[in-house]
Amino acid sequence: MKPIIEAKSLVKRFGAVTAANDVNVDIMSGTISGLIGTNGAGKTTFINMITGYLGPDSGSILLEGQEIVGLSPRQITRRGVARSFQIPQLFNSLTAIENLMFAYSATGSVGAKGFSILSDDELAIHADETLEVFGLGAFRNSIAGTMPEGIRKLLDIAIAMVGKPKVLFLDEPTSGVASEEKFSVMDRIIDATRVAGVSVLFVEHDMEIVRRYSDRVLAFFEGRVLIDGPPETVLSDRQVRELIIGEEHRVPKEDNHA
Ligand SMILES: Nc1ncnc2c1ncn2[C@@H]1O[C@H](COP(=O)(O)OP(=O)(O)OP(=O)(O)O)[C@@H](O)[C@H]1O
Repeated sequence: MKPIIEAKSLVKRFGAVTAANDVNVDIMSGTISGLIGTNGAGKTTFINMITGYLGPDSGSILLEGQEIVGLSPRQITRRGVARSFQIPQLFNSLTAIENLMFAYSATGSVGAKGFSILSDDELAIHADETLEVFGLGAFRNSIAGTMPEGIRKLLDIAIAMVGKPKVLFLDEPTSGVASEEKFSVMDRIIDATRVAGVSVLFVEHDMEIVRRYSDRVLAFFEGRVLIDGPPETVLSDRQVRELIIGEEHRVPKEDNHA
């Protein structure tokens, strides 16, 4: 399996705070990685550096072997890196299909004057296909601002997929989603991205979600990668439990039947 992203020796300081302190991470092609860490551990800074929103002070980021440090977010998006934010970035007064049609018109083929060369009918065909992939057909004509949060998250991620990315970064895909909906929302996201062969890295504080959907988990603490490995290894690691999950590591007391 080849790495799609290779982040090497990334350092980022904000004044006295070191938000990335020699971060080395490979993201393997076609895998789902969960990124965990306490508040301020450097998760968003890491994603911001890979997506071009922040430049590292030093270090290198390779996308399929090509350096992307110094490129703008737009250039990095064009090379196949997409992201969704914790708060969905939707046009709240437009319907689900209109939001997707707009995304297709902005991302798809454009003519000499920079406008979409697809007709409204063609845009609607693409948008309807994407709604189906994400199980959003029933919300086709719903106004985005009135939809439940789980549906808004799905629509936002569906829009991030419009440009056919190779890697997708998701910031807390289940935050704000009702607990009874969180698994169905994640099932949809993971099914859609696996079918498309997209590598995913998602930031998540819900350890049930992390355990269930990650092929591999990265644990950040104070700007460093504390541990990186399979979910069962990382989530049962003593330091991860103490420092990140917030449970004290208790050695079970021996039963004394005497
Ligand atoms: N633009 C900035 N200016 C100054 N300090 C910043 C900036 N961005 C991040 N930081 C600091 O860098 C550290 C890492 O922040 P970051 O947002 O990457 O953490 P995080 O793991 O994403 O946290 P959270 O889970 O709360 O989103 C924090 O101490 C934060 O205050």
